Amino acid sequence: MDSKSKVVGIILAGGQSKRYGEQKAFALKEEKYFYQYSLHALQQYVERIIIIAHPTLTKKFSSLEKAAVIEDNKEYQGFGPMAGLFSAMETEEAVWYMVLPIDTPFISPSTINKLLTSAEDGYDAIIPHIDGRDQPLIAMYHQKVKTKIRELLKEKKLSMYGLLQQISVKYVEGLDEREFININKKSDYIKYIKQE
Ligand SMILES: Nc1nc2c(ncn2[C@@H]2O[C@H](COP(=O)(O)OP(=O)(O)OP(=O)(O)O)[C@@H](O)[C@H]2O)c(=O)[nH]1
Repeated sequence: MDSKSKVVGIILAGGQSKRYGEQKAFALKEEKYFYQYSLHALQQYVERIIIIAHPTLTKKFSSLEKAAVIEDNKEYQGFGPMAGLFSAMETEEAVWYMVLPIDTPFISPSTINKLLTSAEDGYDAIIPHIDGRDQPLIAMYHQKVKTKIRELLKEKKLSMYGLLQQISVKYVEGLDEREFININKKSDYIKYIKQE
């Protein structure tokens, strides 16, 4: 990646947290909200951060330096993470977008830095491959992917894995798998966070 390339951070917070039972963005780990871990991991590496919030949460995100809070493009509300990615790309132009969800509170700035340094022109996305699985929500996307995403949203093909099959992906291996732990249910919270 050209060191002058503008990188915008995207925090996906537009989900319903149905399995968790309450909004995961405001679940606590060591007195910090989950979404704050995503902010912290991104902050030093990006020019600006866009939080794409669920409409019930927009006001709850306090005014944050460097971060703007938006909602999914109305046309695609309820369409899942890809709609969030698209809405952020429409809001702020950049060369690369670094995406994070709000439910991976173990993610560290150094992993974000490893992804950044893996970015290469010629690829559409930089995707971690952890323990045999792709991680499309802790990943980088080039601006040129926006057209493909718009096309998929219009066709209601909403799978991020489906997107990866249609673009040129550089996979990054060797990252710390513990940082990719994803809290979906209360039982995940008890297993990975409460016991700490
Ligand atoms: N902007 C946006 N983000 C979303 C949307 N759906 C999910 N996300 C985010 O994508 C990430 C991963 O989503 P999930 O793990 O499925 O979270 P969720 O949809 O809130 O959880 P469930 O309702 O239990 O499926 C989380 O950070 C969500 O907030 C959406 O429609 N728009």
